[in-house]
Amino acid sequence: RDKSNIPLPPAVPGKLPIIGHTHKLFQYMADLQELLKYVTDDCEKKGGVTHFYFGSELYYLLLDPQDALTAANACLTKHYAYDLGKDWMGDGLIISSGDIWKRHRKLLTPAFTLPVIYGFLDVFNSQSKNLVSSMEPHVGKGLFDHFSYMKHNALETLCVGTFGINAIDDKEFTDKYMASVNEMINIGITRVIKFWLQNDFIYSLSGLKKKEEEVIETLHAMANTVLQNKKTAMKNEALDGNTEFETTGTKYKAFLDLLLELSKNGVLTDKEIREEMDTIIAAGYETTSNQLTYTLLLLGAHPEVQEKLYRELLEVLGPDRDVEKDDVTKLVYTNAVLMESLRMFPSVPVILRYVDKDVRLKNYTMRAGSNCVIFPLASYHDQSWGAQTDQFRPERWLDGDFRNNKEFAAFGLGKRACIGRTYAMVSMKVTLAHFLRQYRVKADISKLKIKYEFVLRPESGHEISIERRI
Ligand code: HEM
Repeated sequence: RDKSNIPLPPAVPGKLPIIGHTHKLFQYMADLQELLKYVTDDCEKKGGVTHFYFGSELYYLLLDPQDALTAANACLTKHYAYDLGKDWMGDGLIISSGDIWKRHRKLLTPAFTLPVIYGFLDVFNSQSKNLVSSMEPHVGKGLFDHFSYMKHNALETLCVGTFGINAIDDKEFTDKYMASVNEMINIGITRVIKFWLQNDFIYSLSGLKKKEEEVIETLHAMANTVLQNKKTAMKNEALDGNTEFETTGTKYKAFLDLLLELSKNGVLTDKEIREEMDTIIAAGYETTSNQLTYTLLLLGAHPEVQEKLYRELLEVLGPDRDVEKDDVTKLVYTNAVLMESLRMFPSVPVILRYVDKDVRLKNYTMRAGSNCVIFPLASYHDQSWGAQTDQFRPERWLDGDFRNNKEFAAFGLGKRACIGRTYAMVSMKVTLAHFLRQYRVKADISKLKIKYEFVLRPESGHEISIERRI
């Protein structure tokens, strides 16, 4: 237990000796919304910063937007829970801290800029059209689970965009990869809940460790094979004097091509490239597909918003044209709908950081050696973010009724904010543009149940029905 006498902010109620607030976590485990309501209501009443103990470990809960931003910039070291993904993603951006993170972030940033993402537009357009036609059998047939379609499609899009390979023709590839990612997430969750398994020795004795090794082998084998194929292809391309890749009939530079360019002078090793590929896929596919799942649910439950969005799509794109570079910034209402969906159901609902030095907030100082929690979901629960924050109203992003600023945490905050934000926003806009010009969506969001599995996953009640528009 830390011996610091720096005063603490108010405590979350319910602390017990030795276990601290751990029992509260277990009490609410099955109902994330209830847990969030419990802690955020309390934190809001107490001025936006509280503390709690997980066992003997001190945590600061930061609902106050300015304090959350201060903490996100001051605490760049990830919480130890991220280490559970280390055997899989190594020193990839999500997991790494310190100088490695700094160096990789600087190297990778150019691969995520708007001009690079615009290069993926053909992939986004063709993938969105695939998604639309894959759902065709459900037209007029009542409720169905669109989540699994979204996930497949987002993973395939990332495979094409990241690896530069046409994974669409190799369904086995995506199925196997997705099953392995799911296994990894389940193993990680089991290790968080059964905290004794975080001890490496105990873990090595458990059957789970063996399972993890098998799954990781699958994940790494795929990335390694792709990497080797790509290197060979790149050599041949260079011999031909061609620096762009022809994959799905469209010309663009995949993330992997850009990473390999960095490896030319030994800036990144093959292992580091593979770790970043695994990271980009893991960080990118469930986040965007979950967000689209929630967005369609929200639109299905709010026909007036859906009609307004449809009108914008027709105005900017007409009935069936692909989204082009100049269209992206014109889709203003589409952007507001996505931001509003991110505000209400952020795919990444919790951000955890380690506090490696004393950090001064507005009214408190966080103690070195503690941890802090930032809640992207705060802008849904906390009324200080604007009027009627529990309601889906994209207009709040357009009429200045919202603290629409750098404190909005759905893509993280400060220096370690999401590097894939532009990729995510452009790809989701393109998907909505194709989907909603083709189909009218209906849904009843009141039955939605969500669960926290590092990302915010729909558990039940997320089905939609679709009708053809044209
Ligand atoms: C709706 C979609 C997305 C959401 C809501 C989202 C959210 C976030 C958040 C909240 C963080 C910060 C996590 C933390 O500080 O602990 C983050 C980091 C990250 N995201 Fe995203 N993300 C999305 C899509 C993507 C995509 C599409 C990619 C890649 C193509 C991506 C790649 C990353 C990476 C690599 C990091 C780590 C950045 C670093 O630590 O330097 N994300 N994301």
